[in-house]
Order: sequence, then structure tokens, then C-alpha cells
Amino acid sequence: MGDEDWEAEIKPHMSSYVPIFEKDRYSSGENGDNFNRTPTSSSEMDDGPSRRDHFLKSGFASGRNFGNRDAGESNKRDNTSTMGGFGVGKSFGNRGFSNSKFEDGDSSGFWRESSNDCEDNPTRNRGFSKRGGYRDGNNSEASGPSRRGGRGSFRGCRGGFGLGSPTNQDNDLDPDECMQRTGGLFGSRRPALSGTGNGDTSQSRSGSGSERGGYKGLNEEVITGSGKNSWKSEAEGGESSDTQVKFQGPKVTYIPPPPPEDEDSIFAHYQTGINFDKYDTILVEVSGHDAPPAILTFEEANLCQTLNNNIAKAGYTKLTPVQKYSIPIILAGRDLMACAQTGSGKTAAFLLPILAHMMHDGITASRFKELQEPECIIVAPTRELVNQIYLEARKFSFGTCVRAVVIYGGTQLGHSIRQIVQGCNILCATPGRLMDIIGKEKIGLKQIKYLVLDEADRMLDMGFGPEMKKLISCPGMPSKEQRQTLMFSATFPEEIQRLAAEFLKSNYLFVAVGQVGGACRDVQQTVLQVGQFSKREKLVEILRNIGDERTMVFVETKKKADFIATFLCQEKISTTSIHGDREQREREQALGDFRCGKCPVLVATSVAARGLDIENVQHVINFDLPSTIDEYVHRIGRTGRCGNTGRAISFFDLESDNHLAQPLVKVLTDAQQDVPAWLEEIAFSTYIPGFSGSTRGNVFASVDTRKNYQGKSSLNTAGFSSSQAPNPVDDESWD
Ligand SMILES: Nc1ncnc2c1ncn2[C@@H]1O[C@H](COP(=O)(O)OP(=O)(O)OP(=O)(O)O)[C@@H](O)[C@H]1O
Repeated sequence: MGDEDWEAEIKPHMSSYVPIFEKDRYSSGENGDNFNRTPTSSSEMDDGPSRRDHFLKSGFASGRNFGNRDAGESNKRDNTSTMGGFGVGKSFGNRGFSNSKFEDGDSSGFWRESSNDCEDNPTRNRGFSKRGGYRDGNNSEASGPSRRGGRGSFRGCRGGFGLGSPTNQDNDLDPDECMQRTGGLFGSRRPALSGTGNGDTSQSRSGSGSERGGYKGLNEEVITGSGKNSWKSEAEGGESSDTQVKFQGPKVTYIPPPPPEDEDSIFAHYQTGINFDKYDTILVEVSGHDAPPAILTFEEANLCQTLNNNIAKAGYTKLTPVQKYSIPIILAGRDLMACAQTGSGKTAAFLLPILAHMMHDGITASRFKELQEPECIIVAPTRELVNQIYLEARKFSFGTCVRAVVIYGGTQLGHSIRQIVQGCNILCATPGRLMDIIGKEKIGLKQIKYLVLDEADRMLDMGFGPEMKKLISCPGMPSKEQRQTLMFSATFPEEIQRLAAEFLKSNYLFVAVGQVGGACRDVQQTVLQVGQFSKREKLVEILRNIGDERTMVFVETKKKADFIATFLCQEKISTTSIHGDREQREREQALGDFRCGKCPVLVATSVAARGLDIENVQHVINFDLPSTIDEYVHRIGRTGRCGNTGRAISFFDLESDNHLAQPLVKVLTDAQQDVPAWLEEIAFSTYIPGFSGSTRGNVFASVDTRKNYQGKSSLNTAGFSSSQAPNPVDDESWD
């Protein structure tokens, strides 16, 4: 459903919201000056205490911007919000248009914008607080100063600079980690950014930026090297000049809490499920020359004792298919593109052999140094995912001298740097923060032996691809011949495979476990025909039936995530949310509340679609279907992990989802799921000759897109050869 439709739907409901404030975000005493206390409708203002109480119980504080609140109101909300697990709103005018210095907050807010959320004119964007509170459905109606006063901070990040991104739009994949960078580093696709400012704030930016040829985003000065000193002034606590501050944007002050250090926490894991052994029956195809044979047991990998101990403590007794094939390939020093179903252990498939190599090579303990030169960089598209990978790296390297470090956007840059300078062998990073740190000359690339792209298709698409290209052409980065490059994902569209070749040695191996881009068979998929205006009712009905079982509800836009989370809380369903407009602290809090079961429902945008491994997620509900089938595959893969079973229910809206009918039928069929007759009918009526399964290219690449490779072997994962069906593309040379 488009945003505009959504506006139409939410507007009538918005007036019934109970605004709840987060204590640390709103204080009329401190920030009241920036509030325009224009009265708003009483229905918006004066909701009864019962509902407020409900929010309180349900752990949800919908922090819309209600700048017209008086101090008394604010205090009441302070009480509620501190108990709330869900603080939607972020900025309450204190950093609004009157405040050009951006005392605090999140620099990522400057570029974390979506085209859908940026329909406001530049005047309205001007100097608004950078972080997005809940954008009221009314805010498309006003743009004058008084409105900005009253609701200026509403817009927050959403007002921002109008950094629309073609791929992220409002369905976010950490846009602060990707598209904004392409504007800065690789030539902007957003001409509005360069040259003319969008208002006070962006003017000041473009003012600074124009010395270098216009606004280029935070990263620009880093990459050109000019940001070095300004970083010092910011991250090392020195004074920033106005120009620097304006150019740099608001400081990010969030320092994530360190993960628990005790062994039990490090090795905490959930159980494999009843279908874990069924993995062995999945066909695996390896293509490329001279692939080493698969291993069948951990012992065959010949790992060192410490690694074996860690594997045992992690509860791994048996290899998953992707591990059986990838581990020997990586140990043999080969480049690899591996595609395996969600939740089937791809992370360990690359971490274990990399660590084994490092141990074998006699890695020296890394020590404090201003410039660290890690041996391995792992990049992934979202902050929560890199953090998860880091925790896995820390687990498997436990008791060794290998030090893993994680850095990601939305956290204080100085904190990232402090982590790095203490020593770094394996760096897990989101692309944006990685490029920043490289620009600050805290990371040298000369020693890189392993470059891992997790969710590689995402890392190479138009959102992150330019950033990745920049990374491999950074000074010092060993050429592809000199490093080992590893790519993992559950989906690998053909066109992305072709792009990947630039990163990989020509003799890379391709491992396909099951159907490339196929859904996990342990997820029972149901598609329901639900019209836009019935979705909420249906959602509540389903959630009430589900009870307390952990459920992720995916929606297409950030503001809808806020809206649905608010709505569910009103329905007394304890809910939290995660999306790219929430501050990192809030995102981590939300994930924590969901993981521990405090909020059994997590409403999420695509930011949570990939990679997240959360125990006991029994249900995924696609309140909105995503725009692409590969996104669907990743989303439903948040359940049914590691041999456990799960359920996915998708609302199919005849008005907007017909383009997905065909690929959906294919995914359902391949995963041996029931296909509703009505869906088949739609798929048939929208039949596109030569259909290849995706709205954007061929998700269903039968396997390796290279042609005519030799040495293709097709095995099931117990190691037995199966019939080698000729590949239709075998008759051409792929080099
Ligand atoms: N051999 C194994 N034995 C037991 N558990 C395993 C094994 N390999 C991985 N796991 C566990 O399975 C879960 C899923 O693994 P992981 O997150 O690496 O999956 P993935 O394939 O990367 O999924 P996605 O495609 O969603 O990113 C994790 O909890 C991991 O610890």
C-alpha cells in the first residue's frame, strides 16, 4: 500500500492517540522554548488515563511530538514513558529549527530519510529536529512557521533533508548506512542534496560542503581525509567549530552497553529443532573448478582444540549443509558465493574456517595501536545484524587471542574508535561506519586476508553496492587476487551474482543449498486475501489466537510500524517496534524487549527482515507484503530457524500485491506449501512470459550464473552424489 493511501487511512484514527513522552526526550522546562503551544484538538490532547495506563502496561510509549503540552502534561508522560518499552517519538522540538547546533542526537538522522517521508517542501524540512517522532497524519497539511513551531519536531528525521532513496524509501534497511553514502561518495542520486540547501540546516551543510563541491554527506569529508581533524574535535572531546559542527551534523552520543562477558552468556544458544536432521536431504550443488570435497563432521575440519571446544560449548554437534560445503572451501583458500536457506547456519560457515586459518597462521594478539590492521572485515546491511555476527565471532574466538570488534552507525563514533584501537583482528561493521573509520585512518586495510559480505545480495545492490566498490578500491585494500572474498545469503538474484564477480576471483566456487532464493521449508506459509481496510482487524484476531508466542509483524513503512505498534498497544497487545527512524538505543531496547518476551510482538520494517536470529520466533506476519519476493523469503526466515518450525501468514491485498502472485506461487510450490486457488488464478492472469520469479530480476537463478563450469557436483548433504542434471547454461564459457 502506498504511503498516500496510508495517510488516508490513518488520518481519521490519529486523533485518538495518546501521546506519551519519553522522559529523557521531553521536558518543557528545558526545551519548552522551542515548542509552539498551539492548541490541538482535544481528542488528541485529552485522552483518558485508562488508555495511558494501558500504554504503560503494554510497554509502549508513542512519542509523538506534542509540543503544545504544558509541563504538567509532560510530567505525567514522563512517568508513563519511563516504563514504556516503546518510545516512538524522538525529538520534541528541543532540537528543532531554532537550534542550529545539534547538541546531541544522531548524526545518522541527517541522511536517514526516505522519499516517502519527505514529501514536505524544503521550507518545512528546514532545520527541523533531525530525529523523527511520529509524523502525524495531518502534517502534510501545514507548513507555516507556527506549524513548525508546534510540530516541527514531529518531522524530525523524516523532515530531514529529503534524502529520498530509491531503494530504501520508507521501508528501511538502515538507510543511514547506505544510500546517503552513495550521495556523498559515489555521485548523488539525489540532486537536491548538492548545491542548494534545503533550509537552515542543510544550507549550513551545503555551505560547508560547497567548499568541496556541495553537500556530500557526512562521509564525504571522511573519505577525502578532511574529516580527520574534525573527528578529533568531536570524538575526542575537543571543541568543534561551528562550521565543523554544521558540516558534521549532530553528534551521536549513544554508547551501546557492552554485552555480558560471562561464559554462560557468551555461549547461550537455543536448541536445534525437530527438522534439523532433515537438512541432510537437501540437495546441494557446488559449481566451479576443483571444489574440495564436503566434510561430514566437525572432526573432519581438523580445527584446533580451542575452536572445537567453543563449537561444543555452542551446542553444535552436527554440521549444517552450508557448513559441510563452505568450511572446506574456505579452508582451501577459495573464494566463495554461498546461498543457503534462512536460519541454516551461514554465520558459522564463514566464521569457523576464518578463525581456523587465523589460528593456524599463528595470529599475534592485537594490541593497542592508533591504526589497527585487521585480518578480516565482515560487512552486513544492518546494525543489529553486524552486532549479532560480532557476538558469534566473539563466541567462536573465545579463549583465543583473536579479537573481534563491532562498529555500526547510530552509536558514538568515538566509542567505535575506542573499541578498535584496543586491538582488532576481525572487524564486523555496517558499511557507513566502516567507511567513516577507514577515513579516520583508524583502520588500515593492508593486512586484510578475508572480506565477508553477509547478506551479499543486499550488500551489492544499488543501496550498498557503491559503498562496497569503494571499500575494495580503498588504498591498501589487497586486490581480489590477494584476499579471500566470501559472500553469503539466502537469495542471490542473477544480476547481483554478475556484479559479485568484480569482487571475487574468477575461480570462485558457488554453493547452492537447495533452491537459490527458496524459502525455508520449516516455515508453514499461509497467504490470506485481506484488503487494506481489514488488515488491522485481522491482525488483532490472529494475534489474539496466537497468545504470547513471539511474533514479528512486518509492515512496509516506518510510520506504519509506529502506527500499528501503537494500535496494538491500544488493543492491549504488548508490542514494540523497530525501524530506521528509531534511535539506536530504542532499536536495541525494542529488540531486547522482544527477545526476552517482555513484548512478544515486534512490528518491524525491512530493517529486521534479514539475518536476525531470535530464539523462539514462532510467527511472522506480513501485514504488508514486501515489494520483492526475495524480501519475502528473508522476512519469513525469521521463524523456522535451525530445524525449528514456524508459521508465516501474509496479507495479500488485491489492490497492491498482484505483482507478487507469480513469484509467491513459485516460492510456495518450491517449499511444498499449499497454494490457494485464488492466488494461482491471479498468478496465471498476470502471467509474464519468460517470468523468472522476481519483480527485480531472477531470484530463482537455478544456480551459479556462470556458464559452462566444470566440476559441477550435485550432492545431498549426507555426501551422496545425486543425478547431475545438465545445467541449461552449461554451453558457454563463464570466464
Ligand atoms: N551446526 C549447528 N548446530 C547447531 N546450531 C547451529 C549450527 N549452525 C548454526 N546454528 C545456529 O542456528 C541459528 C541460525 O544460524 P545463522 O544465524 O547463522 O543462520 P543464517 O543461515 O545466517 O540465517 P539468515 O539467512 O537468516 O541470515 C543460530 O542460532 C546458530 O547458532
